[in-house]
Amino acid sequence: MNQKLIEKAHELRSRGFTTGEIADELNVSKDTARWLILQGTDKTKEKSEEKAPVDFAINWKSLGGSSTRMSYVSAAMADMALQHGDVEVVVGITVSGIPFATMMAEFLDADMAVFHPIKHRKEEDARGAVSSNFASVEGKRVVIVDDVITSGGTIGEAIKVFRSLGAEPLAAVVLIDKKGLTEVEKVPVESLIRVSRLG
Ligand SMILES: O=P(O)(O)OC[C@H]1O[C@H](OP(=O)(O)OP(=O)(O)O)[C@H](O)[C@@H]1O
Repeated sequence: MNQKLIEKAHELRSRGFTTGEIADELNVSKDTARWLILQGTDKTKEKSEEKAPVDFAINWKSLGGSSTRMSYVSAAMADMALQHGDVEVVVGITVSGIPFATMMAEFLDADMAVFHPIKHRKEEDARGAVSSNFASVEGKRVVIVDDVITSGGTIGEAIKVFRSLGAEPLAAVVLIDKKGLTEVEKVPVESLIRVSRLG
């Protein structure tokens, strides 16, 4: 598995991806992306002496490739969101949070919004932004939805932007929380799968 990830990281690097972009693409931490790049491919056989960081590569394609499975899982995520009160807007974080948010909004009879985090924006002085093609969040009780938490940075950024817009983030709901968080910026985090380190 590591070898496949190493090859993929090298392929992305050769296509000009930065370490941060490789980390995002493979759903691993930046430290892991850096480590993968330091490893030789099968062809070069080089190996870095550095030990692999503790991390988990997440692949949820068996779910993402099927709207039926996505719908079942989104229903479960909507049920978790319900514990935190009456949701007015479900906000999906681009890209992978959007299909979950779309289906959850239907289950919750709520509006749907889309958040572009700062790392997806081009201008250097840009900040995270809510897409104007979907519902607005001003003054609304919102639930934030994403596929994976790696560091929690993206969810934290979204919470700050929504609060600055006068929204009330009730909870963040994700498929997999690799950090084992219970809250970010005092907003409860719900995940279908929470990864916790032993020891
Ligand atoms: O907890 P964090 O360290 O902030 O990382 C998690 C974020 O990284 C991934 O986004 P990515 O930019 O790869 O977009 P994607 O949804 O297109 O995969 C993922 O979908 C989360 O939004």
